[in-house]
Amino acid sequence: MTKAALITLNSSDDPVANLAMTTDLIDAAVGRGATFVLTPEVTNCVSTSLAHQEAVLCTQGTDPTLRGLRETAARHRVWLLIGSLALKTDDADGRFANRSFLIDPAGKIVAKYDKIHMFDVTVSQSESYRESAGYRPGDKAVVADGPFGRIGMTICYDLRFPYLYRDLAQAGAEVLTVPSAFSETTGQAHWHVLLRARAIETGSYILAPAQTGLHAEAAGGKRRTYGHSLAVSPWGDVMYDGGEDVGYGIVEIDPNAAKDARSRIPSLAHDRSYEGTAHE
Ligand SMILES: O=C(O)CNC(=O)[C@H](CS)NC(=O)CCC(=O)C(=O)O
Repeated sequence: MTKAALITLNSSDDPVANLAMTTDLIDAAVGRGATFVLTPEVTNCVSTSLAHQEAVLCTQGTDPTLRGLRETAARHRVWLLIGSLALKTDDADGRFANRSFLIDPAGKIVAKYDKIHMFDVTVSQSESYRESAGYRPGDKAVVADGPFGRIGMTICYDLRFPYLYRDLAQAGAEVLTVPSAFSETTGQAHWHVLLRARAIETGSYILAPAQTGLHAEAAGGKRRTYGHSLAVSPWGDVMYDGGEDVGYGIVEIDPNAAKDARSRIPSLAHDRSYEGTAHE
């Protein structure tokens, strides 16, 4: 059994403060026996201002949050999934990357994943998002091996694209990570059911550490996220729901649970080809 800790954050637009808070929560979770710790999407900075992000974000090679969290993983000798960091890139259009990292107990980066699906959505007249204005999308699905089995890496809005999860599971992933900063509105309507569906249809653990609450910004915060960091078993049971508070929760990952679920319902191996509507 691996003890995995899901951390719920209320990141502000100040990366220094966010790193301090995240490190404290990792220390506490490891003190309770966690050997795999997961943080939410944009752990380092939640901001609605491109100018502010331009001023405070760094590249992967110089980012202090990445450096600090790698040191923390190595100090405790634990695995760490940094849900994502907002990072500068050398793209000509100046867009950032929304990048998740898997860090091993030596502090080494063993895998990284750039969020593929951008949240360009008008939820209502008063609430819209244009993620692709600030971030450039990734174009590669990523699986990576940890001591607890193979991990499929995704981020937030990816959750709405079930074939990505199917592809990751069919590539051998038994733990699918969905670090998020889900909107409060859409979270209330869709979060639990989508996460449980992805777990059930892939026979995989879903680990979804989330941002929560009203996010403070120097210029006046207005963004609200849903919270409810969630762990779901491969059979679809909710193992942990972090509610709305900042903190962490620990779940035990059974290395046989995905195989058990898949042998009871082998739908992952029952794809049939048909004409007309297949993706790609
Ligand atoms: O903006 C950043 O700094 C980082 N990116 C995010 O937080 C993104 C874009 S606003 N949020 C989501 O994908 C929420 C998806 C969601 O809420 C849904 O699918 O309903």
